[in-house]
Amino acid sequence: MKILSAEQTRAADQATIQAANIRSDQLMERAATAFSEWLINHLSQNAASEVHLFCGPGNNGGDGLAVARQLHLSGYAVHVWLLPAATHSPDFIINRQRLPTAVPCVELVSKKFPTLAPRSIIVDALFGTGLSRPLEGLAAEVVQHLNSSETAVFAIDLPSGLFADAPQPPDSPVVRAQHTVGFELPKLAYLLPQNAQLVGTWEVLPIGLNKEFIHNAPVENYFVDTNFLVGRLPKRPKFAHKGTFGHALLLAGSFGKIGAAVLAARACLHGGVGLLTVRTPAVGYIILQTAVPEAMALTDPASDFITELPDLKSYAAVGIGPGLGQDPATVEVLRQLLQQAHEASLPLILDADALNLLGTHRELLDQLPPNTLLTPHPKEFERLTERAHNDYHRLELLRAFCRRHTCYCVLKGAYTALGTPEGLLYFNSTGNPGMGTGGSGDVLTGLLLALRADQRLSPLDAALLGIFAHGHAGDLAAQQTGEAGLIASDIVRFIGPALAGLER
Ligand SMILES: NC(=O)C1=CN([C@@H]2O[C@H](COP(=O)(O)OP(=O)(O)OC[C@H]3O[C@@H](n4cnc5c(N)ncnc54)[C@H](OP(=O)(O)O)[C@@H]3O)[C@@H](O)[C@H]2O)[C@@H](O)CC1
Ligand SMILES: [K+]
Repeated sequence: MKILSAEQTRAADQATIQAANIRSDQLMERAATAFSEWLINHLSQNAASEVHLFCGPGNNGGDGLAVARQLHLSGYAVHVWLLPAATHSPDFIINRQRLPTAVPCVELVSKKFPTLAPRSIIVDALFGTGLSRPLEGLAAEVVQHLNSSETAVFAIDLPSGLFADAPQPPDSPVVRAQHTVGFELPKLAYLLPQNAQLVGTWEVLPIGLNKEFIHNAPVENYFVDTNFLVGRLPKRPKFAHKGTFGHALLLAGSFGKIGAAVLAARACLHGGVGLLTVRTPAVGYIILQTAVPEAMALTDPASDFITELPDLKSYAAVGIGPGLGQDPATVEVLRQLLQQAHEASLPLILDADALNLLGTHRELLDQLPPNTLLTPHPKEFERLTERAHNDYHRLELLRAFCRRHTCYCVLKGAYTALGTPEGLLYFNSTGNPGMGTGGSGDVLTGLLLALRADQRLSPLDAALLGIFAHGHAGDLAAQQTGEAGLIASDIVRFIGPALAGLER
């Protein structure tokens, strides 16, 4: 799915009205109906005494008024609270007039806000995508009042006070919603850790926005769900042999961290690689041969760290990093790898200590072969770039980094973001908090290595599929283990089913 800017969302609104030959209040009615149906379904599972709708002066408030009417007609006890304003949008006015007189509708007055019973619920329809500045004055007081009540808040489109696609000044008032219901497409604001406590859980409901407009809208951000990946993972051909899926080389492990090599190797094999050779220091030989008999072991002459780069000519892709350690000899291995992979146009994946080594030897960044895939978590990313002021700034750093180094970079987190050499960002939709566990990143590296070795996949598709399947495998595993009980080996076990679900 594309992620539109606030401005593009307004344009999509207009395009829909024109193409479908409907009035804007009819589109608002669609949005309100979608929200009301969702809320009624929610209320049927959670008895609430009454619904308080807080409505602002624009179309977000108009949505709220239409929802109030619909809930009233469905037999719910509703109260409408209006934020006073000098002007109102035309569709607000239409829906104000349509509100049945039986619905109590009162203008908010400073310091005389309603008492909200914990068992009632609040619908936040103060401001949506039209927010033009941080809230202050009465609007800010109302937000504080809502946030200090113990009543659950359901936001229409955005928690009021939150910009759809830009950061807030610190401490500006924003509604803290339990759940946010948007329309058609997700907003960038939903996906950032700094907004998690404000947006709550979220979903988007279809309202028939014009498909052609969305198709043609130029965007920089995408949300990757199952539909987005349809057709990207080809079925394995009947007459395939292990050469078809590539021979991968994994450089991983050091004394005390051979487990990282084992996890990455298992993930690579379950990811469908044809052949896998693993380079570990000598100390890893027996562990690897025992734990992962499917992989070939090519041990380093040194006992505890990798000190020599093997000959690269048989490999389709190389991954380096899990449990690698940061020995000076290993830096040289990385340096040679970058150089030789560049000359041979060999796909590379860099993770964990390989990234930390890049961070301490930044001159190596300029030697990254084009289309190299890096998989840092935010701290590792900071070592490669600079400290971000906020999540939006971090995303801009990611865009700039990928453009500058012509690379793909996976910024790991709740909605893992993949940056591309073109400066586009793809946000992943799968995964769960249980995956924040040791070895989870090693599994991702192994899986991505398998997909990069598969000659049929573009670098972009390999990365998108790998990130999605990793999260999905974690979700499948968590159904059995629970989130707390999830360990990295559980993710490995479900890579196969996760990939099978994506096959064309
Ligand atoms: N596009 C879609 O797909 C669909 C959109 N729909 C709905 O429309 C919503 C967007 O509506 P919208 O554009 O009217 O903006 P909205 O958020 O109601 O606020 C604008 C008003 O607030 C005011 N205002 C702004 N900032 C302020 C501040 N800090 N403090 C005080 N006032 C402030 C601003 O006035 P001004 O900035 O001119 O002073 C103006 O009066 C969207 O979120 C969704 O719910 C659906 O109905 C149909 C499908
Ligand atoms: K809102």
